[in-house]
Amino acid sequence: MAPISRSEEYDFLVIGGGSGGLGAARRAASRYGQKVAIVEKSGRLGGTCVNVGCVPKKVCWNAAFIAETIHDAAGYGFKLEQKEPFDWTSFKHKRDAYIKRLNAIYERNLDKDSVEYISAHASLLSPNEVVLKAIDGSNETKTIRAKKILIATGGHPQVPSTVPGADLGITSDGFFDIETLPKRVALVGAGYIAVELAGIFNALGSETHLFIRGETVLRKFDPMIQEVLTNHYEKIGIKIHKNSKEFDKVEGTSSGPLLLHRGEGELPIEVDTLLWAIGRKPLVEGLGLETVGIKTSAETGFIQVDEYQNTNIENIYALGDVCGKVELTPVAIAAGRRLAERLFGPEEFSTRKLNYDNIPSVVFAHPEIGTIGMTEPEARVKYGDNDVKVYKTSFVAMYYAMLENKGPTSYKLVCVGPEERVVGLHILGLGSAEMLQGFGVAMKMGATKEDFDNCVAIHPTSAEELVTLT
Ligand SMILES: Cc1cc2nc3c(=O)[nH]c(=O)nc-3n(C[C@H](O)[C@H](O)[C@H](O)COP(=O)(O)OP(=O)(O)OC[C@H]3O[C@@H](n4cnc5c(N)ncnc54)[C@H](O)[C@@H]3O)c2cc1C
Ligand SMILES: NC(=O)C1=CN([C@@H]2O[C@H](COP(=O)(O)OP(=O)(O)OC[C@H]3O[C@@H](n4cnc5c(N)ncnc54)[C@H](OP(=O)(O)O)[C@@H]3O)[C@@H](O)[C@H]2O)C=CC1
Ligand SMILES: N[C@@H](CCC(=O)N[C@@H](CSSC[C@H](NC(=O)CC[C@H](N)C(=O)O)C(=O)NCC(=O)O)C(=O)NCC(=O)O)C(=O)O
Repeated sequence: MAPISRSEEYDFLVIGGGSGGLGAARRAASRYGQKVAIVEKSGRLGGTCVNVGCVPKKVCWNAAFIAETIHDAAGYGFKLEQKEPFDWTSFKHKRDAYIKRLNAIYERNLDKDSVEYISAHASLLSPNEVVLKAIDGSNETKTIRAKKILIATGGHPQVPSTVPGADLGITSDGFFDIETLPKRVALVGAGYIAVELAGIFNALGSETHLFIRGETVLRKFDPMIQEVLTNHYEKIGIKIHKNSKEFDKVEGTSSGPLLLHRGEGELPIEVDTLLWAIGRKPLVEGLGLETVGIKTSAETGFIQVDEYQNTNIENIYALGDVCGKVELTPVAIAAGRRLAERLFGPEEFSTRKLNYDNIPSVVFAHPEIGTIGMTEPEARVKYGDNDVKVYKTSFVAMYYAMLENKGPTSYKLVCVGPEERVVGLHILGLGSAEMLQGFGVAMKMGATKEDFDNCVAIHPTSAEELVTLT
């Protein structure tokens, strides 16, 4: 790691050492021999996904899954006695150590691919110049030049500015700093993060309150997913406060307890931790976008790009969460790799770009949710009721055969036209996360209901229900 850059000029300078930036930088250097540098301001590589996102979240989801399995074990005749409560503190430290190992692996990967890692804050000075400011406290600055520049600076979680005391709460970033499992926790939001973290807290034993603005969680998902998950979360003990208005104020200290004041006629609720999960904003402060005139959306602040990840300024590109199109790690990586191929690859790659249609996505809820393509209402609007045929099923997965408390499993296929092309697939149930990828391939290939049915079922699995729907 160089404290500030080794050279004055690069072929490709990437701002942001997260999923998208790493994907683009490594491909440009390792496949096409470009002189590449990546600038990261946080002092650790991997970005949101590795440090405060997918990776530590999935480790927590695994812990929650094990807690549920231990609970279910009695149904299968195991007499497990938990002598001590779940040790969040040592789990957290072990998880942190894993992330540190990944940070180091990513540094070595850059080295192997001959990408220079610059640990600094970057801001644009002109279409080909970037000012680097060291983050080691020295205040050293240096201006470097690059033929092409990629902005992959990601995003950050929002905290409402209109609620007095909102700063006493944390966000998903703060979730990963929690040293002891809170006894009582409140989450505000109804999207991926609220649903995932509420499920983790609840499974590990916290009294969990979820404040949502509507009647259901995941309102952008198919109605089947919204209804089944909301009902199930209530059934497993998550206290969902529906149609919630903004809190009047939050009182207390950041170490808790906190009082959530909810307006006239409603008693305040006391919790130990409050977590905002109400969406993310682009990380563009201090990036110099105005200096070079890069266009952003007036409403959201996301950087505007065309389908090739071009900004309005020649030779400056942007991708990943800072563009806000589909905020997922594999999307940022895929866009980054394709951009590197287009810019530096052979002539036949000159039109390479990421196709944003039919991107599969999973919510690591309890149980998991997988979704790809259109929801049923979206398909009905686009194709008309007469052209849409929906196949769905709800059943008790065999895992629950020996258990008194059965979890839900619900699947839906949305098909269109006489050939019944599958344009939407929505699944909720154990194993959905691992099931979705293969079905995603089929949908990308334009599979029809008949293609699904032509594939012989694998028995006994939950997935077989998707190829035997009537
Ligand atoms: C709690 C949580 C869970 C998630 N779980 C999943 C999941 O399970 N699956 C999934 O696909 N996605 C998940 N995501 C989303 C995923 O993490 C992001 O979509 C992905 O990390 C975006 O990659 P990126 O490269 O655009 O940005 P980031 O990964 O955020 O990287 C941007 C980097 O740029 C750096 N940077 C910013 N400004 C500057 C500057 N001026 N100079 C230098 N460096 C700068 C930042 O420090 C950061 O390291 C999750 C997100 C969160 C918050
Ligand atoms: N498994 C995965 O792949 C994961 C992916 N991610 C990515 O990160 C992104 C950000 O996650 P997240 O922060 O959950 O954002 P989301 O956009 O998924 O959800 C935020 C939700 O919060 C609610 N909301 C918005 N403003 C307010 C408000 N002022 N008060 C109360 N509720 C509000 C909205 O729901 P409503 O309109 O119903 O009120 C909104 O849908 C996701 O969109 C996803 O792309 C994150 C985690 C996991
Ligand atoms: N998918 C498997 C493997 C997990 C995995 O990829 N582990 C990563 C952990 S961080 S996960 C961080 C995330 N990686 C990925 O999303 C995996 C990328 C997939 N293998 C691919 O090549 O597209 C990312 O942001 N990547 C950007 C980049 O590398 O360019 C790892 O150990 N990596 C060590 C190594 O790479 O040597 C799983 O979920 O168990």
